[in-house]
Amino acid sequence: MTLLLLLPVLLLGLALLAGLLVLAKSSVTFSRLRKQFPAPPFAFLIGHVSAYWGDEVHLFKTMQRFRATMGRRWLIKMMNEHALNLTDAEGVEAVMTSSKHITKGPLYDFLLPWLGRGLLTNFGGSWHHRRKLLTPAFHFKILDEFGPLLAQHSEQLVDDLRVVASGTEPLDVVEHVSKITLGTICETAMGVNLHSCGEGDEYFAAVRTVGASVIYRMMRPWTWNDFVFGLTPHGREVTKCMNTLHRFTEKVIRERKSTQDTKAATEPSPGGEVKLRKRRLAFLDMLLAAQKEDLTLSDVDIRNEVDTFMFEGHETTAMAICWTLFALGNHPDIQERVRQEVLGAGPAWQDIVALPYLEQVVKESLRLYPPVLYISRINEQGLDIGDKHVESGVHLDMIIYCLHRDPANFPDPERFDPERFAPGEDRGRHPFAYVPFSGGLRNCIGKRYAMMELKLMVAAVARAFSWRARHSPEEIEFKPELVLRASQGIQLYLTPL
Ligand code: HEM
Repeated sequence: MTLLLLLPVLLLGLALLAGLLVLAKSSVTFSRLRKQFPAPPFAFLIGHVSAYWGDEVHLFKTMQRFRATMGRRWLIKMMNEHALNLTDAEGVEAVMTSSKHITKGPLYDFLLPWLGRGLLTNFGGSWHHRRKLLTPAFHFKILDEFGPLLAQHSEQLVDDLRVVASGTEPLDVVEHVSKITLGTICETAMGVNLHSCGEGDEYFAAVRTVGASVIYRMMRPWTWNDFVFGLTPHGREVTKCMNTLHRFTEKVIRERKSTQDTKAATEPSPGGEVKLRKRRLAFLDMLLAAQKEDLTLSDVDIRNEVDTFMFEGHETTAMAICWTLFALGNHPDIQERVRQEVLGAGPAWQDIVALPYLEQVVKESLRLYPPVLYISRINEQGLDIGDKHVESGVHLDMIIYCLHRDPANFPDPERFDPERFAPGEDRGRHPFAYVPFSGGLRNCIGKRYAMMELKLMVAAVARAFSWRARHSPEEIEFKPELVLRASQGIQLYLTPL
């Protein structure tokens, strides 16, 4: 009996001892790493957990403080996990140009219950295969077909804003823009009308909750285990949201299946690859067609890809549009120049997409406010950066936000200046100094789609409104979730023209 009582205590003691040994060993490794790279002050065993602990705004400020005090590269220790934070172009280049470091960091694992092994979180041969399959879905000929739809949605955005805009009351535009970009990705890549799928509002709320939970968990090691997190009230809420997200995408897939006949568009080829007979297929049609040829592509695989592209395809572009409107709302002269360029352009969507100054403005906005502010890789085989060697096991975290504000490549980096992207102005700039869409093998598959959408949306707003931002850049509190947000939202005083 006494033994029975003692056993759980003994097991718990052993587990604690094992945990402490792991942490102690990790501290020794970390001391070795610190001979190569600096690290901000940290607590024994737990490392920087206590420095980051707080909300997202605190996390962001801590990251900025580390950049200001540590230089361009510094080490972080979260319990027994070690990461090298890179904010310099040479370091980022070393990671992005490597074909060995393409597996995403452990933070992405929090997304697995939602996105599974969709393209964003996939790795190895499966990723290669999927990327090859999906790349043609964003071929420029497909994008040509999307152009009129995107232009139509940009007019929809203007109509929606007209209903709620008043030059005297500030309006947070984030939700309005996000609804439009969700609608565009549904209609273009998925071939489905958002309204026919209902639940759009629930989908938004769920994406926000799940997005915020990733950062929440990152800062709280006791939530890292999925099972343990799932037992907490917050974890249960996140699971509920993920079910909502899956319900929505399953509905999108059902809807599309019911309205198309993929068989007619495909023919088997000797290599087993899907060849498209009549025309190139958009994203979801291509997946459904591929499923007929490749029995290893399961319904869950398709849902994972749809979840990935629905999320990546609408949140990032929505914030990019909002941040561009924010920047223009703080620079009336630049806003007016964009408006004049847009008003002088031809009527076709291609005319807008080709506008040079609009492109400079969008690029500069993506520099100062990169929607994806941070990306991470697993360092499985060791990495040389110049004369330094980063041993395997140390994660490689690239902070795009800081990289884009490096004065070595962007003098007076806080200043919004579209001239930085005027022809010839990038001469001498490091090729990896500016990577809003990442770079190398795992760059953004939707880059061209995103740029088209961004330009068309900003141009439509510039044609219909003049606006100023409620907050100055100095007043903004950055709030990193899965995308870069502001805790105040993006509030604009919009005056119809
Ligand atoms: C302004 C808008 C966008 C920005 C700033 C952006 C940025 C990025 C970045 C930085 C990555 C690399 C992520 C990482 O390494 O973890 C990425 C990957 C990805 N993006 Fe985008 N993106 C945008 C729009 C889009 C759109 C419109 C789509 C889909 C239509 C899309 C789909 C993806 C996918 C699927 C990946 C993963 C690619 C892979 O790992 O092979 N993105 N994006």
